[in-house]
Amino acid sequence: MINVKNVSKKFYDKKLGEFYAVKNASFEVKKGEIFGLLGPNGAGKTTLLRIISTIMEPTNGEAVINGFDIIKNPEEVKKSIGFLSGNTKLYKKLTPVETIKFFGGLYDLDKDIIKKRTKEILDILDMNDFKDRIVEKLSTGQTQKSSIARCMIHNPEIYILDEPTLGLDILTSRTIIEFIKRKKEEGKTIIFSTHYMEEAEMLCDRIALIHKGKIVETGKVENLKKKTGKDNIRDIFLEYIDREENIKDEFE
Ligand SMILES: Nc1ncnc2c1ncn2[C@@H]1O[C@H](COP(=O)(O)OP(=O)(O)OP(=O)(O)O)[C@@H](O)[C@H]1O
Repeated sequence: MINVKNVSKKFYDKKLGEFYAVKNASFEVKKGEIFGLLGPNGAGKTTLLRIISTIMEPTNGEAVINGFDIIKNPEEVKKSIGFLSGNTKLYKKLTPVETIKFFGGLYDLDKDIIKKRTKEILDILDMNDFKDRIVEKLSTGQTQKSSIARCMIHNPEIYILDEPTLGLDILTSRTIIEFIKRKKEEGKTIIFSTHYMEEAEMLCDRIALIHKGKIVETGKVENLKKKTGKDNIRDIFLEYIDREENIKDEFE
């Protein structure tokens, strides 16, 4: 369903010169799985999610999403995914309902389907209280729900969500977490990035730990607990980061 092979992305920075934001990342996500990408600030999560969403081209490597190659068939990939980007901008003067319908039009959906799905989306994301208020007057959580709503209208097979619950209160987070679980029940595939370790542990079938652009481990949280002897994901995470830093020290 998602197959990422040796993907790298090189950027240029005035101070650092050329550097890899993502280095040889490989992983698979099966249909119906929730896959979490965990890593500290600047680890490369957003870059990796942008590459598999075809927003950005990799420097090297390949990825196949829902059977479509990100380089050869980006349009088909785009139709297969709902991508929530960290810096999604909505039209300030539209209401959530108008926003959802507008994107439905972009996907060339039939009017009746747009109407039916809009109602479903407003219910799933608990948006009915503010559905007719213009976006510029919405709170952070309401805006985030509207951004998620926007990427659901074409009923994609795959959801790629960059920090979907970042900075949200527990009620709004809960709605979004319930939405992710519900999509899994419908057989959809979800990959999302987060800083919230407990959230990842609760939701994900498998996780990937990413540090300084490299995926340092992938697996079920249960298996990583056994492998490291740690009983929570926070300690597992720190264990892998420490290991990586030590390996580096040996070579420096
Ligand atoms: N367009 C760009 N040009 C140059 N450097 C970039 C660009 N985009 C990201 N970077 C750098 O690449 C690295 C990885 O960034 P990225 O946004 O992918 O990390 P992240 O894991 O999503 O971080 P966070 O959790 O803070 O959002 C960082 O060092 C960042 O400064």
